[in-house]
Amino acid sequence: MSATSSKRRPGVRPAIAVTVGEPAGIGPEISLRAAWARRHEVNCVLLGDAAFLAMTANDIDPEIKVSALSLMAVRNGGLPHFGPDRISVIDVPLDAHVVPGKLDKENGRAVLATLDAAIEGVRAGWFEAVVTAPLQKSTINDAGVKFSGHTEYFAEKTNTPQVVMMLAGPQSLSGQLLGEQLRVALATTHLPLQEVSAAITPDGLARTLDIIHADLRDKFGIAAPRILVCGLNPHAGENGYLGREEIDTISPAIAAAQARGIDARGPYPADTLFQPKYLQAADCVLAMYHDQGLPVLKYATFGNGVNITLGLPLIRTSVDHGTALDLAAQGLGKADCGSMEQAIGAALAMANHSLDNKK
Ligand SMILES: NC(=O)C1=CN([C@@H]2O[C@H](COP(=O)(O)OP(=O)(O)OC[C@H]3O[C@@H](n4cnc5c(N)ncnc54)[C@H](O)[C@@H]3O)[C@@H](O)[C@H]2O)C=CC1
Ligand SMILES: NCC(=O)COP(=O)(O)O
Repeated sequence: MSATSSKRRPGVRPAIAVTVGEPAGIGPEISLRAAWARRHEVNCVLLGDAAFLAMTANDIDPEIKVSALSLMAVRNGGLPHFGPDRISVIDVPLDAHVVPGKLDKENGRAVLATLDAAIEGVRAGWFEAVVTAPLQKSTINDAGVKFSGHTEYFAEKTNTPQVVMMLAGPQSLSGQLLGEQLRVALATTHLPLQEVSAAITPDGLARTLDIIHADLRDKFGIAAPRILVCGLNPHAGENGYLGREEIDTISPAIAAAQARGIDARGPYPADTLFQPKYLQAADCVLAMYHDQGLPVLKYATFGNGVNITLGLPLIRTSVDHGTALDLAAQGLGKADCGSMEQAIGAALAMANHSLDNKK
């Protein structure tokens, strides 16, 4: 599978799959709003329940027109390319009526089916990238499918042994946007904290650094990415007095990456690394676990951040937030769709870089 296996036809907008996520959350609304906002530059094809999305679109703004496509028809005849006066929806029917803000495990498998259809569509060349709206991980598990996140699911479904979760967004200081991107990648993803140390291995870290280096170069156009690596322990282990992972695992992995020509440095104490003077000299910070890196990123960029899965044979981006059931329960018009718009923009930019690399 190639990240951009489809060739662009002149005058035809690039097509990107947007899975609408947990139906009781804000995913359907932000998918429709963001697809409509960016419709002149990109053909966002939504994957979800067509009747539900048509009704939601009409409630948001009767100007938003939705055209339902059957998955079978697209399989047989390819993806039709309409103009920007409507949003195409590939129908993946839900199993239960949606009550905003109220989770229903009956719909868990239909949510997963949208991810499968998106992956199928990239393989078939219908889409250049996939953007995922947030789903409720617990509901998929309640539906009987072991599931820890899109990141791990896309890795498994594309037979990719290792991927890297990276979130990115514009840096801000005291509410003012600074222009530079803050990128935070994670050495481990959705793991209970007590399993984190054992999951950080020299080989795993080596592959993580290789993936970050290759994807920042090939999909972001950064010729020689500079990666700063956090330690795991307070004060990066304080010379072994506060933990040995830095000495035994992280430092050797960084040294080996440097020997392969990768500009990786560290390990640095995570509590001091996230200062402008260090971040200015970095294209990406590698944090050791979810809650070491993401609170900083979200504090700095919430509402404008993008979640990107590196290392996949396809382009997948997502929002920097969850299903916001509290907002969905209050009705339409409460959620900010800025992150969804950014996720679509990032997917398009990555697809453009991948195409440029092939020329
Ligand atoms: N990519 C994905 O599919 C993700 C899914 N999740 C799922 O979301 C569920 C809920 O997670 P929470 O920790 O409650 O985080 P959350 O992001 O859903 O909500 C946290 C707070 O942020 C607010 N918020 C979130 N998105 C917003 C938006 N677009 N505009 C305005 N306010 C917004 C919510 O109202 C809430 O007050 C989790 O159970 C998890 O499974 C979480 C993160 C990513
Ligand atoms: N906190 C980020 C997150 O949970 C993203 O999960 P996913 O993109 O792997 O579903």
